[in-house]
Amino acid sequence: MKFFPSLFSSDMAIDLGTANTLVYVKGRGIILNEPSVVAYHSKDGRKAVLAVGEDAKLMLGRTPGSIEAIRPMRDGVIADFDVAEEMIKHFIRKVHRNTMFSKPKVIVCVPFGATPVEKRAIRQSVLSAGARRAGLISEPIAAAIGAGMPITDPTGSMVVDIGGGTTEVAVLSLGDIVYARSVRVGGDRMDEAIVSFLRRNQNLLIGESTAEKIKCAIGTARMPDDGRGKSMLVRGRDLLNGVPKEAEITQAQVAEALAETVTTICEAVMIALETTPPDLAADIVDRGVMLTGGGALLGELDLALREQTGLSISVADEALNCVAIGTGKALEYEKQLRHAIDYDS
Ligand SMILES: Nc1ncnc2c1ncn2[C@@H]1O[C@H](COP(=O)(O)OP(=O)(O)OP(=O)(O)O)[C@@H](O)[C@H]1O
Repeated sequence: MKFFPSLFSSDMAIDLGTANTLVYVKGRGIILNEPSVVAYHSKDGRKAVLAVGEDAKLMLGRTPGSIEAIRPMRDGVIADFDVAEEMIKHFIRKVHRNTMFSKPKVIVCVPFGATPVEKRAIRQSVLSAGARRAGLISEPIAAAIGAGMPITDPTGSMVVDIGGGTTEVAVLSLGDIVYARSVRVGGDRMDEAIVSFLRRNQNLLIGESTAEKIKCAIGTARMPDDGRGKSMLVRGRDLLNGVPKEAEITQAQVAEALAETVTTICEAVMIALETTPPDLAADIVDRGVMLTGGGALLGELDLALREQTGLSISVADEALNCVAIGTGKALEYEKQLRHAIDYDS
Protein backbone atom coordinates (compact mmCIF):
# COMPACT_ATOMS: atom_id res chain seq x y z
CA MET A 1 0.00 0.00 0.00
CA LYS A 2 2.92 2.32 0.74
CA PHE A 3 3.74 2.19 -2.95
CA PHE A 4 0.31 3.39 -4.09
CA PRO A 5 0.52 7.16 -3.45
CA SER A 6 3.60 7.46 -5.65
CA LEU A 7 1.81 5.57 -8.40
CA PHE A 8 -1.22 7.80 -8.54
CA SER A 9 -0.39 11.30 -7.39
CA SER A 10 2.62 13.41 -7.97
CA ASP A 11 1.04 16.83 -8.36
CA MET A 12 3.71 19.05 -6.93
CA ALA A 13 4.62 22.49 -5.67
CA ILE A 14 8.06 23.96 -6.35
CA ASP A 15 9.87 26.70 -4.46
CA LEU A 16 12.39 27.78 -7.06
CA GLY A 17 14.82 29.69 -4.87
CA THR A 18 18.04 31.54 -5.53
CA ALA A 19 19.83 29.32 -3.03
CA ASN A 20 17.72 26.14 -2.82
CA THR A 21 14.92 24.47 -4.74
CA LEU A 22 12.33 22.56 -2.73
CA VAL A 23 9.70 20.22 -4.12
CA TYR A 24 6.50 19.40 -2.21
CA VAL A 25 4.41 16.49 -3.44
CA LYS A 26 0.67 16.51 -2.73
CA GLY A 27 -0.17 14.27 0.20
CA ARG A 28 3.50 13.66 1.06
CA GLY A 29 5.07 17.02 1.94
CA ILE A 30 8.57 18.24 1.03
CA ILE A 31 10.49 15.40 -0.57
CA LEU A 32 13.34 17.24 -2.30
CA ASN A 33 15.53 20.08 -1.09
CA GLU A 34 18.66 20.72 -3.12
CA PRO A 35 20.86 23.71 -3.99
CA SER A 36 19.83 25.57 -7.17
CA VAL A 37 23.05 24.76 -9.05
CA VAL A 38 23.79 23.00 -12.35
CA ALA A 39 27.27 21.84 -13.45
CA TYR A 40 28.08 21.51 -17.15
CA HIS A 41 30.92 19.73 -18.88
CA SER A 42 32.07 21.32 -22.15
CA LYS A 43 33.87 19.36 -24.84
CA ASP A 44 34.45 20.37 -28.47
CA GLY A 45 32.06 23.30 -28.07
CA ARG A 46 29.22 21.08 -26.80
CA LYS A 47 27.80 21.28 -23.28
CA ALA A 48 26.42 18.35 -21.30
CA VAL A 49 24.86 18.41 -17.84
CA LEU A 50 27.25 16.80 -15.39
CA ALA A 51 25.47 17.27 -12.07
CA VAL A 52 22.48 19.10 -10.58
CA GLY A 53 21.74 20.16 -7.00
CA GLU A 54 23.87 18.91 -4.10
CA ASP A 55 26.57 17.35 -6.30
CA ALA A 56 26.82 20.48 -8.45
CA LYS A 57 27.09 22.78 -5.39
CA LEU A 58 30.17 20.90 -4.21
CA MET A 59 31.80 21.91 -7.50
CA LEU A 60 31.12 25.68 -7.13
CA GLY A 61 34.42 27.56 -7.01
CA ARG A 62 36.37 24.31 -7.49
CA THR A 63 35.91 23.53 -11.22
CA PRO A 64 38.63 22.93 -13.80
CA GLY A 65 38.39 24.82 -17.13
CA SER A 66 36.17 22.24 -18.83
CA ILE A 67 33.49 22.27 -16.12
CA GLU A 68 31.22 25.16 -15.26
CA ALA A 69 28.98 25.26 -12.17
CA ILE A 70 26.14 27.75 -12.62
CA ARG A 71 23.44 29.15 -10.33
CA PRO A 72 20.59 29.89 -12.75
CA MET A 73 18.66 32.03 -10.25
CA ARG A 74 19.97 35.44 -9.26
CA ASP A 75 18.23 38.08 -7.16
CA GLY A 76 15.18 35.82 -6.87
CA VAL A 77 14.56 35.58 -10.63
CA ILE A 78 15.81 33.39 -13.44
CA ALA A 79 19.12 34.79 -14.72
CA ASP A 80 19.83 31.94 -17.12
CA PHE A 81 16.69 30.42 -18.66
CA ASP A 82 18.33 27.41 -20.34
CA VAL A 83 20.12 26.35 -17.19
CA ALA A 84 17.00 26.91 -15.08
CA GLU A 85 14.98 24.73 -17.46
CA GLU A 86 17.55 21.91 -17.16
CA MET A 87 17.36 22.19 -13.39
CA ILE A 88 13.55 22.20 -13.22
CA LYS A 89 13.41 19.20 -15.57
CA HIS A 90 15.95 17.31 -13.50
CA PHE A 91 14.08 17.88 -10.22
CA ILE A 92 10.62 17.14 -11.66
CA ARG A 93 11.89 13.91 -13.21
CA LYS A 94 13.64 12.90 -10.01
CA VAL A 95 10.39 13.27 -8.07
CA HIS A 96 8.12 11.99 -10.81
CA ARG A 97 10.22 8.92 -11.64
CA ASN A 98 8.08 6.45 -9.72
CA THR A 99 4.78 7.64 -11.06
CA MET A 100 3.26 5.49 -13.77
CA PHE A 101 0.17 7.48 -14.61
CA SER A 102 -0.71 11.01 -15.66
CA LYS A 103 1.55 14.00 -15.98
CA PRO A 104 1.67 16.08 -12.80
CA LYS A 105 0.09 19.43 -12.15
CA VAL A 106 2.79 21.79 -10.87
CA ILE A 107 2.50 25.02 -8.90
CA VAL A 108 5.61 27.21 -8.72
CA CYS A 109 6.05 30.28 -6.54
CA VAL A 110 7.41 33.41 -8.17
CA PRO A 111 8.69 36.66 -6.64
CA PHE A 112 6.02 39.36 -6.38
CA GLY A 113 7.97 41.55 -8.80
CA ALA A 114 8.44 38.88 -11.52
CA THR A 115 7.73 40.31 -14.99
CA PRO A 116 5.23 38.71 -17.43
CA VAL A 117 8.22 37.49 -19.50
CA GLU A 118 9.79 35.82 -16.47
CA LYS A 119 6.46 34.24 -15.49
CA ARG A 120 5.95 32.90 -19.00
CA ALA A 121 9.48 31.48 -19.02
CA ILE A 122 8.96 29.66 -15.72
CA ARG A 123 5.61 28.27 -16.89
CA GLN A 124 7.19 27.15 -20.17
CA SER A 125 10.08 25.41 -18.39
CA VAL A 126 7.65 23.53 -16.17
CA LEU A 127 5.45 22.46 -19.09
CA SER A 128 8.41 21.32 -21.16
CA ALA A 129 9.63 19.35 -18.15
CA GLY A 130 6.48 17.22 -18.49
CA ALA A 131 3.81 18.95 -16.38
CA ARG A 132 0.22 18.88 -17.64
CA ARG A 133 -0.63 22.23 -16.02
CA ALA A 134 1.58 24.93 -14.56
CA GLY A 135 0.24 27.40 -11.98
CA LEU A 136 2.05 30.29 -10.35
CA ILE A 137 1.64 31.71 -6.85
CA SER A 138 3.19 34.87 -5.47
CA GLU A 139 6.04 34.18 -3.03
CA PRO A 140 4.80 36.45 -0.20
CA ILE A 141 1.38 34.73 -0.23
CA ALA A 142 3.07 31.31 -0.15
CA ALA A 143 5.40 32.44 2.68
CA ALA A 144 2.47 33.73 4.75
CA ILE A 145 0.43 30.54 4.23
CA GLY A 146 3.50 28.46 5.13
CA ALA A 147 4.03 30.49 8.31
CA GLY A 148 0.41 29.78 9.32
CA MET A 149 -0.72 33.42 9.13
CA PRO A 150 -4.48 34.07 8.90
CA ILE A 151 -4.18 35.65 5.45
CA THR A 152 -7.85 35.28 4.51
CA ASP A 153 -9.05 37.30 7.55
CA PRO A 154 -10.07 40.95 7.07
CA THR A 155 -7.02 42.15 9.03
CA GLY A 156 -3.56 43.24 7.94
CA SER A 157 -0.64 40.80 8.25
CA MET A 158 2.96 41.59 7.35
CA VAL A 159 5.38 38.95 6.17
CA VAL A 160 9.08 39.55 5.45
CA ASP A 161 10.62 36.73 3.42
CA ILE A 162 14.43 36.96 3.48
CA GLY A 163 15.76 34.61 0.82
CA GLY A 164 19.12 34.16 -0.85
CA GLY A 165 18.71 36.87 -3.49
CA THR A 166 15.86 39.08 -2.34
CA THR A 167 13.85 40.20 0.65
CA GLU A 168 10.15 40.55 -0.02
CA VAL A 169 8.07 42.63 2.34
CA ALA A 170 4.33 42.22 1.92
CA VAL A 171 1.12 43.28 3.61
CA LEU A 172 -1.78 40.89 3.10
CA SER A 173 -5.47 41.08 3.85
CA LEU A 174 -8.47 39.00 2.72
CA GLY A 175 -6.18 36.51 0.98
CA ASP A 176 -4.48 38.98 -1.31
CA ILE A 177 -1.52 41.34 -1.41
CA VAL A 178 -2.28 44.94 -0.44
CA TYR A 179 1.34 46.09 -0.64
CA ALA A 180 4.55 44.32 -1.61
CA ARG A 181 8.08 45.41 -2.28
CA SER A 182 11.12 43.43 -3.15
CA VAL A 183 14.62 44.63 -2.25
CA ARG A 184 17.63 42.96 -3.80
CA VAL A 185 19.33 42.08 -0.54
CA GLY A 186 19.28 38.72 1.19
CA GLY A 187 21.58 35.91 2.24
CA ASP A 188 23.85 36.27 -0.82
CA ARG A 189 24.46 39.94 -0.08
CA MET A 190 25.36 39.03 3.51
CA ASP A 191 27.93 36.51 2.21
CA GLU A 192 29.42 39.12 -0.14
CA ALA A 193 29.61 41.62 2.74
CA ILE A 194 31.60 39.12 4.85
CA VAL A 195 33.97 38.44 1.92
CA SER A 196 34.65 42.14 1.38
CA PHE A 197 34.97 42.85 5.13
CA LEU A 198 37.75 40.24 5.47
CA ARG A 199 39.43 41.47 2.30
CA ARG A 200 39.47 45.05 3.54
CA ASN A 201 40.27 44.49 7.19
CA GLN A 202 42.39 41.37 7.32
CA ASN A 203 43.82 41.16 3.77
CA LEU A 204 42.23 37.72 3.64
CA LEU A 205 40.52 36.41 0.51
CA ILE A 206 37.81 33.79 1.15
CA GLY A 207 35.19 32.24 -1.13
CA GLU A 208 31.45 32.84 -0.82
CA SER A 209 30.78 29.35 0.52
CA THR A 210 33.23 29.98 3.39
CA ALA A 211 31.47 33.29 4.03
CA GLU A 212 28.11 31.47 4.16
CA LYS A 213 29.54 29.02 6.72
CA ILE A 214 30.72 31.94 8.89
CA LYS A 215 27.29 33.59 8.61
CA CYS A 216 25.41 30.44 9.60
CA ALA A 217 27.83 29.55 12.43
CA ILE A 218 28.37 32.90 14.20
CA GLY A 219 26.45 35.45 12.10
CA THR A 220 24.56 38.07 14.08
CA ALA A 221 22.61 41.20 13.28
CA ARG A 222 23.47 42.94 16.57
CA MET A 223 26.76 43.98 18.11
CA PRO A 224 27.44 41.52 20.98
CA ASP A 225 27.11 43.05 24.47
CA ASP A 226 30.78 42.39 25.28
CA GLY A 227 31.86 44.03 21.97
CA ARG A 228 33.37 40.76 20.69
CA GLY A 229 31.11 37.68 21.05
CA LYS A 230 32.06 34.20 19.80
CA SER A 231 34.76 33.69 17.21
CA MET A 232 35.89 31.16 14.62
CA LEU A 233 38.99 30.40 12.60
CA VAL A 234 38.77 31.00 8.86
CA ARG A 235 41.08 29.82 6.11
CA GLY A 236 41.71 31.77 2.93
CA ARG A 237 44.50 33.37 0.93
CA ASP A 238 46.70 36.18 2.16
CA LEU A 239 46.27 39.03 -0.32
CA LEU A 240 49.72 40.45 0.43
CA ASN A 241 51.86 37.41 -0.33
CA GLY A 242 49.40 34.98 -1.96
CA VAL A 243 49.93 32.13 0.51
CA PRO A 244 47.20 30.30 2.47
CA LYS A 245 46.41 32.02 5.76
CA GLU A 246 44.23 31.35 8.81
CA ALA A 247 42.61 34.20 10.72
CA GLU A 248 40.13 34.62 13.54
CA ILE A 249 36.83 36.37 12.92
CA THR A 250 34.58 37.51 15.76
CA GLN A 251 30.82 37.99 15.97
CA ALA A 252 31.40 41.72 16.41
CA GLN A 253 33.20 41.81 13.04
CA VAL A 254 30.41 39.84 11.37
CA ALA A 255 27.82 42.22 12.86
CA GLU A 256 29.81 45.17 11.46
CA ALA A 257 30.01 43.50 8.03
CA LEU A 258 26.25 42.80 7.97
CA ALA A 259 25.07 46.14 9.39
CA GLU A 260 24.26 47.70 6.00
CA THR A 261 22.18 44.71 4.84
CA VAL A 262 20.28 44.62 8.13
CA THR A 263 19.53 48.35 7.87
CA THR A 264 18.25 47.91 4.29
CA ILE A 265 15.82 45.22 5.52
CA CYS A 266 14.64 47.47 8.39
CA GLU A 267 14.10 50.37 5.99
CA ALA A 268 12.03 48.17 3.68
CA VAL A 269 9.78 47.24 6.64
CA MET A 270 9.36 50.89 7.65
CA ILE A 271 8.56 51.99 4.09
CA ALA A 272 5.95 49.21 3.86
CA LEU A 273 4.34 50.38 7.10
CA GLU A 274 4.29 54.00 5.97
CA THR A 275 2.71 53.06 2.63
CA THR A 276 0.06 50.73 4.08
CA PRO A 277 -3.48 52.14 4.61
CA PRO A 278 -3.80 53.30 8.27
CA ASP A 279 -6.26 50.62 9.48
CA LEU A 280 -4.11 47.81 8.14
CA ALA A 281 -0.95 49.46 9.53
CA ALA A 282 -2.66 49.54 12.95
CA ASP A 283 -3.37 45.78 12.65
CA ILE A 284 0.33 45.18 11.94
CA VAL A 285 1.39 47.25 14.95
CA ASP A 286 -1.01 45.08 17.05
CA ARG A 287 -0.13 41.70 15.59
CA GLY A 288 3.52 42.16 14.69
CA VAL A 289 5.60 41.03 11.74
CA MET A 290 6.48 37.47 10.68
CA LEU A 291 9.96 36.68 9.30
CA THR A 292 10.37 33.75 6.90
CA GLY A 293 13.14 32.48 4.58
CA GLY A 294 16.66 31.30 5.44
CA GLY A 295 17.85 34.86 6.12
CA ALA A 296 15.37 35.04 9.03
CA LEU A 297 17.65 32.56 10.85
CA LEU A 298 20.49 35.07 11.09
CA GLY A 299 21.33 35.40 14.80
CA GLU A 300 19.37 38.12 16.63
CA LEU A 301 17.85 39.52 13.43
CA ASP A 302 14.44 39.59 15.13
CA LEU A 303 15.89 41.60 18.03
CA ALA A 304 17.71 44.02 15.71
CA LEU A 305 14.50 44.59 13.70
CA ARG A 306 12.51 45.07 16.91
CA GLU A 307 15.01 47.69 18.12
CA GLN A 308 15.13 49.53 14.81
CA THR A 309 11.40 49.46 13.93
CA GLY A 310 9.68 49.28 17.33
CA LEU A 311 7.43 46.47 16.00
CA SER A 312 6.98 43.06 17.54
CA ILE A 313 8.83 40.52 15.35
CA SER A 314 8.54 36.70 15.22
CA VAL A 315 10.51 34.13 13.24
CA ALA A 316 8.33 31.47 11.61
CA ASP A 317 8.72 27.83 12.61
CA GLU A 318 10.51 26.12 9.73
CA ALA A 319 11.51 29.52 8.30
CA LEU A 320 13.61 27.89 5.55
CA ASN A 321 10.69 25.77 4.31
CA CYS A 322 7.80 28.24 4.68
CA VAL A 323 7.52 29.14 0.99
CA ALA A 324 7.59 25.49 -0.09
CA ILE A 325 5.07 24.50 2.60
CA GLY A 326 2.79 27.41 1.64
CA THR A 327 2.98 26.57 -2.07
CA GLY A 328 2.25 22.95 -1.16
CA LYS A 329 -0.75 23.96 0.96
CA ALA A 330 -2.07 26.03 -1.96
CA LEU A 331 -1.97 22.80 -3.96
CA GLU A 332 -3.65 20.75 -1.20
CA TYR A 333 -6.38 23.36 -0.58
CA GLU A 334 -6.65 24.58 -4.12
CA LYS A 335 -10.42 25.15 -4.00
CA GLN A 336 -10.16 27.52 -1.02
CA LEU A 337 -7.02 29.26 -2.32
CA ARG A 338 -7.71 29.23 -6.06
CA HIS A 339 -7.79 33.05 -6.29
CA ALA A 340 -4.08 33.02 -5.33
CA ILE A 341 -3.04 30.61 -8.10
CA ASP A 342 -2.54 31.89 -11.63
CA TYR A 343 -2.80 29.30 -14.41
CA ASP A 344 -3.18 31.65 -17.36
CA SER A 345 -0.96 34.74 -17.57
N1 LIG B 1 21.26 29.79 10.13
C1 LIG B 1 21.32 30.69 9.14
N2 LIG B 1 21.74 31.95 9.39
C2 LIG B 1 21.80 32.87 8.42
N3 LIG B 1 21.45 32.64 7.13
C3 LIG B 1 21.04 31.40 6.82
C4 LIG B 1 20.94 30.37 7.79
N4 LIG B 1 20.49 29.24 7.17
C5 LIG B 1 20.32 29.57 5.87
N5 LIG B 1 20.65 30.84 5.66
C6 LIG B 1 20.65 31.59 4.38
O1 LIG B 1 19.37 31.61 3.83
C7 LIG B 1 19.47 31.79 2.41
C8 LIG B 1 18.57 30.82 1.72
O2 LIG B 1 17.27 31.06 2.14
P1 LIG B 1 16.03 30.54 1.28
O3 LIG B 1 16.20 29.09 1.00
O4 LIG B 1 14.81 31.01 1.97
O5 LIG B 1 16.27 31.38 -0.06
P2 LIG B 1 15.76 31.13 -1.51
O6 LIG B 1 14.29 30.83 -1.46
O7 LIG B 1 16.61 30.12 -2.17
O8 LIG B 1 16.04 32.55 -2.15
P3 LIG B 1 15.04 33.59 -2.89
O9 LIG B 1 13.78 33.66 -2.05
O10 LIG B 1 15.81 34.88 -2.91
O11 LIG B 1 14.84 33.03 -4.24
C9 LIG B 1 20.93 31.52 2.04
O12 LIG B 1 21.57 32.75 1.75
C10 LIG B 1 21.49 30.90 3.32
O13 LIG B 1 22.86 31.19 3.49
